[in-house]
Amino acid sequence: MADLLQVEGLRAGYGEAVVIDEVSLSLAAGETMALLGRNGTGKTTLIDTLAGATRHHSGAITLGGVELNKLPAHARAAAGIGWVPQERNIFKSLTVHENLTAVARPGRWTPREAYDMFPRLGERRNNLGTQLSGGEQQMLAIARALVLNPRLLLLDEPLEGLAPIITEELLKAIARITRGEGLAAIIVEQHPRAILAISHQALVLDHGTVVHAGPAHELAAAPELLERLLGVARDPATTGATSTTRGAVE
Ligand SMILES: Nc1ncnc2c1ncn2[C@@H]1O[C@H](COP(=O)(O)OP(=O)(O)OP(=O)(O)O)[C@@H](O)[C@H]1O
Repeated sequence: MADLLQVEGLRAGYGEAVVIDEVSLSLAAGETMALLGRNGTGKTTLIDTLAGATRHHSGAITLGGVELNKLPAHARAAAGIGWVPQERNIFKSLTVHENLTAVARPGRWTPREAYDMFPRLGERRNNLGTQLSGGEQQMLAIARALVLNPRLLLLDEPLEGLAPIITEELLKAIARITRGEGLAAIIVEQHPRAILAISHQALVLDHGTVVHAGPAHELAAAPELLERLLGVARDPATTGATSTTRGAVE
């Protein structure tokens, strides 16, 4: 099967500055990739580059055979990129339901399906974005990407700053959307264990280049390598979450 996403020799950044340097990767339909690295190594820049929000210098990005390099962000969304940036782009002055109906496109994911995935959003459907907790805003940001019916979901630190109980709930939903529903995804996380547990592939960046690429389960089972690459052999913040989502992997 041809890969859904192919990235070859990608160089990108901000203005003249090159942050992502010669990055290549590929992802099949239904696969999840954990995109890891220490602070400031280029993870967000790579995600934003796939979404069309940085300066593309050279290299190729192809999604389902369509070249994305020259397309602006809105055209990439139409081509199948569902982008959930770190800052959770939601319309705070609209209700939850309006946020979803404003962007929904025909397909498997409707606002109703999104409420099934995130029951809290269904309960809050008439609340404004400003009235949502951080976790609910993150759920809405993911739901907004889902109702676009993308072929590839890009999640940038979806668990950042959330309470442990919400982290658990979100992780389970993300595992259902990716492993369960077979939606291809690239997920950036600072605390990698929980994300490695639901991913097929792991890609580690340092100074904007790929320093490790391989099966997620192999990296998860190699604490010394994890420590060397990320400094996180022990990751107590997500230990509980890992145990509850492990079932999704096996
Ligand atoms: N808008 C910008 N303009 C110029 N340089 C930027 C911009 N955003 C990020 N950078 C630089 O690009 C490099 C990579 O940053 P990036 O945010 O992609 O890393 P990251 O791995 O996602 O970091 P973190 O884990 O802290 O979110 C850093 O050196 C950063 O200073």
